[in-house]
Amino acid sequence: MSAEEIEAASLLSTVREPGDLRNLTAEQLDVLAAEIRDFLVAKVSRTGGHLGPNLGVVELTLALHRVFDSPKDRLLFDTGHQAYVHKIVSGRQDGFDLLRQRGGLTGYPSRAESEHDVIENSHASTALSYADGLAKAFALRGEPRHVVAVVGDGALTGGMCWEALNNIAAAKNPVVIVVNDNGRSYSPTIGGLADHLSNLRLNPSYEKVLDVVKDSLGRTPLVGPPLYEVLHAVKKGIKDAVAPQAMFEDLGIKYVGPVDGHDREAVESALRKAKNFGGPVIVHAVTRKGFGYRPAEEDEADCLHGPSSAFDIETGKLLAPASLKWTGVFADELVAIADERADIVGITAAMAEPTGIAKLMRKYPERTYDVGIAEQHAATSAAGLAIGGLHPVVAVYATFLNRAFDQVLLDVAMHRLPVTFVLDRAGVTGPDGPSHYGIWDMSVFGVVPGLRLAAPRDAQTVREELREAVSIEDGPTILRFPTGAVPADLPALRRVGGVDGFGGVDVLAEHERKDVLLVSVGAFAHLAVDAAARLAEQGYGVTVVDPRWVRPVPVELTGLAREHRLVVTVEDGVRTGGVGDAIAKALRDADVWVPLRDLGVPLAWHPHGSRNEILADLGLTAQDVARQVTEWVSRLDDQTPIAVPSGTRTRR
Ligand SMILES: Cc1ncc(C[n+]2csc(CCOP(=O)(O)OP(=O)(O)O)c2C)c(N)n1
Ligand SMILES: CC(=O)[C@@H](O)[C@H](O)COP(=O)(O)O
Ligand SMILES: [Mg+2]
Repeated sequence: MSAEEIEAASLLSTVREPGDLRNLTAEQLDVLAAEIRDFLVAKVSRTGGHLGPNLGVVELTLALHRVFDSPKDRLLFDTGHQAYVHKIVSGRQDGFDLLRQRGGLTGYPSRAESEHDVIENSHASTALSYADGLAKAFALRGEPRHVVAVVGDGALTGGMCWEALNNIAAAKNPVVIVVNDNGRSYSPTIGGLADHLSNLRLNPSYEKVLDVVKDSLGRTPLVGPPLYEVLHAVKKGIKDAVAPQAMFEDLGIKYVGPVDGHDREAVESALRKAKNFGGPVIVHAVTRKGFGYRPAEEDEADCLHGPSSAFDIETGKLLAPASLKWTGVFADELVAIADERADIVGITAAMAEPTGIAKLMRKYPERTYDVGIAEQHAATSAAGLAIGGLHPVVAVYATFLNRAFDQVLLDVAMHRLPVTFVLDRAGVTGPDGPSHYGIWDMSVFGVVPGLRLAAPRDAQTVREELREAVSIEDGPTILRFPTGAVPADLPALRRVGGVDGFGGVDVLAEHERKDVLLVSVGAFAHLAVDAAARLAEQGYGVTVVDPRWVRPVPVELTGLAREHRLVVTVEDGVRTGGVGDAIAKALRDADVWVPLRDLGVPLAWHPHGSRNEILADLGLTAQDVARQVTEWVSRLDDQTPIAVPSGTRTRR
């Protein structure tokens, strides 16, 4: 049989919707689980994607769809990175060839893809709040529908989960919370809660003992039930001592478990109990991240949490050759600075390896803190560290700092505290889709008084600007750089104040007539220099500058703008409130009446795809920028000059 025929003959190919699962026998479900794992490994090995988390929830997802009736019942997946199995059994198998590729299947739940998807997430710790609201809505509307939220032990370290639990308990609606406890976020989950959960995990035998006692006593009708109650109370005491599920029960939420999350029948039985309970219930399912695929199970770093691209099935190793990444440059320099300065400490929000903080953690474990998926806490805890005389470096993805705006604004900036936030994956990211784009930071944090923001363009400026950032003592700094491989160093021809200039022309030369001041932000410097070269070939005089620090706007830029007919900015962030807007305002404030056009990411929800594809779609390529600039300059040529204050506009 050919590979296609084998695929067609599989059980998996007969499952087109969740209802199909309910007709299968136990044996067939076991075969199906194995087929799903093979399918996941085969598909993700070609596209990249979230592998380990999905391998761990195969049985759990099958059980959920057999016990609950989606879409009438609503299944919510916290973070959403573990929803591939849910996608597979809800009619989307065919989409996996283009998983996370432009125009293909998304990597997270998507309402456009399926009626079985309820929320479009990817940021952690939100599902319980959605579940609380949804259950309240069903109750108010008199709709007898179940709400089930699957949340990882990692996501449970996020504060929103606890705010939600507090409310779910008070509302008493029948919300089923499935804690998918694999003991890991990327690396092992940290914190007091994680320790509690692992106590529960490591002591599963008491549940079995309880069942044996119940069974045998239940057969002696007269003495059985009362004696059972006594024994149950004793047992509960023991259980509370070793396993603080009391924490949940004290809140008013019933606790069921722990149950082996790979024993589908056991999970189904726990879920049925929870479904029939009629109030809020936690089902504690213990799973193994990467289960059933050896390279994932044995991957100490993160159980193949999310290979970024194609990998070898035998070894689990990426096929793409290794390259120097922005993250690596930052990580090395941070360690070098920490070697020199004992006051430097690092903070990660459950992403030590992906943000590079792991390197500091290995060398200086006592000076590095993993706070869990808790970016808000990370910011304010950093404020505390700074008040205590240290200089914290908080390394998070740009998209995740959005939720800590108030903490950065008031707890750090208003106190004028020296905290450096390092934003990895800033700008257009790509395959993870709209919620992972790091395009808001320059707008959102641009309104924080006293905050300085740097956007390095290459490895050398990452090092340089990181050092500048940690030397600032009277307020917070942000250093932001994009995802992927760092480009070749682009040395400046000249530096005026803090502003770097490049190009084939005599950049930053005073009083020389020029057409365009092209202000490039961060990693767009190569693009800008390339665009300027194209424009120079057409006879335009272009000055390319990299302000390096874009907030506040360097004063040198206003002086430079005066020497040009047009200012064009190009940035890897939303145009609204971005660097272009900020420079336009600075020019207005300085009475510099030179027109400014800003290029960047339009304010919209952008689809998933590769970074380069998305940048090309947005016209953020050297060719597009050059074409756009020629159009603008020729329009300037066509226009009758309007009256402007004398001395602020240069004539051709
Ligand atoms: C607010 C936020 N911060 C960080 C992340 C990055 N992130 C994605 S998955 C993950 C670990 C999640 O662990 P867990 O919830 O236990 O799920 P598992 O992968 O173990 O199934 C992290 C930190 C995120 N998605 N959202
Ligand atoms: C679910 C999540 O938030 C992360 O796993 C994210 O997908 C990682 O992105 P990178 O691949 O850019 O590290
Ligand atoms: Mg986990």
